[in-house]
Amino acid sequence: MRKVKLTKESTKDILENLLKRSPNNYGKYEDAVTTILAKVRAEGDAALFEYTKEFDKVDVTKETIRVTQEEIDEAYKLVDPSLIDVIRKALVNIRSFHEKQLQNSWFTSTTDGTMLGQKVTALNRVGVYVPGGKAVYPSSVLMNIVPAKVAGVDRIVMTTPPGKDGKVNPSTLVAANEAGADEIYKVGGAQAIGALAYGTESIPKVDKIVGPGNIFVALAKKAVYGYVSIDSIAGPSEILVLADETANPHYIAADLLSQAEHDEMASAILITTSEEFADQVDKEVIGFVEKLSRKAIIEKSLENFGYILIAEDMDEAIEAANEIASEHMEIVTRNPFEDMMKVRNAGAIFIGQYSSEPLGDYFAGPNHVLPTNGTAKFFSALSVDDFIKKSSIVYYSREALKKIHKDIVQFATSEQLTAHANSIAVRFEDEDKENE
Ligand SMILES: NC(=O)c1ccc[n+]([C@@H]2O[C@H](COP(=O)([O-])OP(=O)(O)OC[C@H]3O[C@@H](n4cnc5c(N)ncnc54)[C@H](O)[C@@H]3O)[C@@H](O)[C@H]2O)c1
Ligand SMILES: N[C@H](CO)Cc1c[nH]c[nH+]1
Ligand SMILES: [Zn+2]
Repeated sequence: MRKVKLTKESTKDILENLLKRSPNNYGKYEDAVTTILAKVRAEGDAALFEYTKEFDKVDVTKETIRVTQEEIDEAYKLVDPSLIDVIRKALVNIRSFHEKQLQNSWFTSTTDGTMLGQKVTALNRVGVYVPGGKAVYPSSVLMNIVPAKVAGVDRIVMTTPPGKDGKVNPSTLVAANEAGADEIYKVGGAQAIGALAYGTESIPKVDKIVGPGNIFVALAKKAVYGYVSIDSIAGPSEILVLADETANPHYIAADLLSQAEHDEMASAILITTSEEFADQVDKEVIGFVEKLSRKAIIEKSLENFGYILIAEDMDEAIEAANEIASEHMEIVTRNPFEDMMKVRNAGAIFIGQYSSEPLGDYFAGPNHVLPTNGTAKFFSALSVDDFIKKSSIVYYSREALKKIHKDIVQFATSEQLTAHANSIAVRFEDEDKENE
């Protein structure tokens, strides 16, 4: 990991380097994605079968593209029962966290002859993309489906690439079934996003597509945005640890590597006020890397996007952390709750030495689909809010409208929108004429 003294200049350089990881810098794949989307739109299922053969080396047909109940039953036999128990325990936590996010419709009182309100309605059909290229993510299945389910979405359509044997990974299927997916299709990549956005003979068009994926998935989501809604463009994972000399360097090193192992483009950053602590963490990182199975990926991500930053004091450290706006932030300092109150930008904040980031990835309850690439400055975690929409409700009695109708007529006339003015005026034209 690169050890750097924190200054305004070094923070700027680091931010520039981190931005190289943004899906916005992968224009070179845009043409390929545009071609895939256009073909899926024009040819439907036939294009899905062709691309699945080309990219996933699997033959799917009209008969096999949808996961059957038998395949789900078979998956339950293949997954370790104790893992099924863990998935169920995680589900309880994730569900109860998201239930607290539910919003109610509201309506004002009607004493003055008016009633205003906001009606909350769940989305009708949602598409959940579950990545399955290089690794499998049953935890992401739970994180994407549970908030949709809690919101009350009618139909949850999941897609995921098939493995080399033409089947969906069994633990992904178990997680999907436990969380409440209504239907599951064996298709991945940009072609899956096209199918969910436009609909094909087999796959229904949805209103919104959520879920992380590789660069082809990210660019396809970006391209269909507006035609359907999307959650966000999730980039490679990030962790930023804010720690002082009271933290345990062995633990902090382990936490940094937990996200570095996701991707060669993942970032792992330590900001600390103690140079001695920084060296201890660096040493621990080197010790750990040798023993971890994804050593090659970790080494690459640390080489490119791994930093140990030395700050003068905690305020300077927090200021830099706010600039970086990391997806995950751990605060392991003398006064972590006090420091947390000064943090403005982070997707999720983990406090104290026993709240290591993977606790949030799998189990605690908050969603692990989080804003990356500095977008925590304006985006939030995936939540129930992503699966609802709000309709405004307006009711005025005749008396209530009569009291203010002239104001509206004047306002509309000032915009030279006489049809608007007329639609109000016609309701009172006889009285208004009499009163002239
Ligand atoms: N932010 C989160 O919550 C979160 C959670 C889990 C995973 N992720 C990320 O999601 C990503 C998953 O990527 P993945 O590749 O493992 O799975 P994926 O399912 O996103 O991608 C696999 C698909 O990509 C398509 N593809 C592969 N090569 C292609 C090519 N040359 N041209 C066109 N299409 C091609 C194939 O159709 C294949 O089905 C990783 O970056 C991982 O870090 C993020
Ligand atoms: N940390 C990832 C999001 O950045 C989510 C994940 C899934 N499985 C393990 N981790
Ligand atoms: Zn993770």
